[in-house]
Amino acid sequence: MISAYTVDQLRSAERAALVDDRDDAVMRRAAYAVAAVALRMLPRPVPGRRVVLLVGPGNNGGDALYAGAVLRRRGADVLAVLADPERAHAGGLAAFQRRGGKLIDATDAMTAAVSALTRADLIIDGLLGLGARPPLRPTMARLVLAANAAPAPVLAIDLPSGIDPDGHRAAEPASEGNGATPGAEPQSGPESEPVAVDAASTITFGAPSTGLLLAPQTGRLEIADLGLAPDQRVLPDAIALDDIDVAFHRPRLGRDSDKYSSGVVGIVAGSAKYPGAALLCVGAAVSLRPGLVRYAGPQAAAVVQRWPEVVASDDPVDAGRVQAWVAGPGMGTDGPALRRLNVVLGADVPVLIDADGLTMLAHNPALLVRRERRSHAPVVLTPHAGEFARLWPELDLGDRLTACRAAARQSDAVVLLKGDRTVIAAPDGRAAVNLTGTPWLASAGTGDVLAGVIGSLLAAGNTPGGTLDAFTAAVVGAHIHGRAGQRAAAAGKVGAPALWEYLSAAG
Ligand SMILES: NC(=O)C1=CN([C@@H]2O[C@H](COP(=O)(O)OP(=O)(O)OC[C@H]3O[C@@H](n4cnc5c(N)ncnc54)[C@H](O)[C@@H]3O)[C@@H](O)[C@H]2O)[C@@H](O)CC1
Ligand SMILES: [K+]
Repeated sequence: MISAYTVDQLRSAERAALVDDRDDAVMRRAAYAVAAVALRMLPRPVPGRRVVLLVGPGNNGGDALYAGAVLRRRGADVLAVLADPERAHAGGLAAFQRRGGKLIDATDAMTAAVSALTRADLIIDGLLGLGARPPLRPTMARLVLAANAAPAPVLAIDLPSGIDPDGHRAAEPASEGNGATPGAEPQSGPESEPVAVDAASTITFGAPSTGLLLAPQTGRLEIADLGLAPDQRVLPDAIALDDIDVAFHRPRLGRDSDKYSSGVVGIVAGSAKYPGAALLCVGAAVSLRPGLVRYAGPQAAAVVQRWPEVVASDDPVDAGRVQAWVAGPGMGTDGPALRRLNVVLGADVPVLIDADGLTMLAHNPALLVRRERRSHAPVVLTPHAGEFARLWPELDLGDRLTACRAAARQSDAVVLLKGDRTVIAAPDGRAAVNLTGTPWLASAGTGDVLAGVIGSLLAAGNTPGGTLDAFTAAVVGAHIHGRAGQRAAAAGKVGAPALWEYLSAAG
């Protein structure tokens, strides 16, 4: 599990480590870690390879300069581009120059800097770290545009310059694709997006800041443990799971398993207009291998034809016992749909509401309030941005994690906000960022699959031996779904049903 912290939390942990940091000892250790990753990224042989350092005014630039000195010792041809020469880190600069590193002042030699970036084998981004206050000022923004347009991969130190370390504001990756010319004055004005380094890898120290998890610009995340992480009494701002955590959380069959010990999930999905949603959601639930899937809705015949093992009825009232409900995908919003939703919300088991179910909740906020009076079992809401805005119009989606947290608190539900980086928040303040996924998943029906996956996990968590709470079920489900999407995309598959076969193995 990766624990991410706010800048304030990281700064206070670092303060303790830096009290007695004579001779930049901590910074030198950080620089060695940077150089080790850089050496892995450079083509062989290393001597003569061109490395360009982008050096900002703070300690992040210091890290880059010390790392540059190490790379010089390995024979690389290293050039430091200083974005703010008067404020470049003195100790780092001296060490770098002692090793024969070359310097360019970007404030008066931008053309030379851009041309060096274009010819580089590796670019190291030491413009800004934890002290970043985006958006970037013009000199840095120009360098970032040029670095992103260059063929070389970028290794970002601590974070990709241009992102908000706390993740409160999003930055678009800057590239030629957004109409900007490398080296030219970045456009300003309301339409221009804040620019940020688009890193192939980011190496951070101790623990990442939350913004690093949220930003797609981070690329591959490396964490060097320099003894700088906050201690275990400090609650992380957000977490992210990896494949090993998720494998650990996956429900397992025991020798004495029966259907109720493996989880029985009920699904209300699909309608005459959207029959496919029923199949997609049920198929996903079945793929997670719960004890039993019950279907309750107008597509009962089609569902049983495809999965004879599913027990189907027309209405949740007649469905029999379940340990969690999913309601919403393609179920419609008419009178019968509203009645089915009401039945599900009245059940004293965990309930996941998605899609049309969320639309009905937005129109009838009293439904959730009534649910609170009828059951203490958790509710999971899985909106995309449009549904989120209809449910909580007052919350600012420019700051997705904060908005998601506020929504979870207000509605006393686990809220999973879908997106390029899906975020999940619990009413008690826990939050997670999902790091799996692919643009392949931005297609019709994949949300129905996600609902079925999380529904199965909720049911497993509600068994006598179940250990998955609703928040963890949502985080694990998002991870499995994203990983399945990556595998389906890599296999060249098309369409949401392709996810089924990858769900049982994913993550
Ligand atoms: N504190 C520690 O324990 C360690 C810190 N290290 C490095 O030190 C970094 C933090 O150093 P600093 O506190 O000096 O912070 P930065 O290196 O992020 O520099 C902050 C300075 O950049 C300027 N700046 C901020 N936003 C800007 C913008 N949008 N455009 C242009 N200029 C801007 C401001 O003048 C600010 O003072 C970490 O990210 C990490 O890379 C490492 O050396 C490891 C040890
Ligand atoms: K950086």
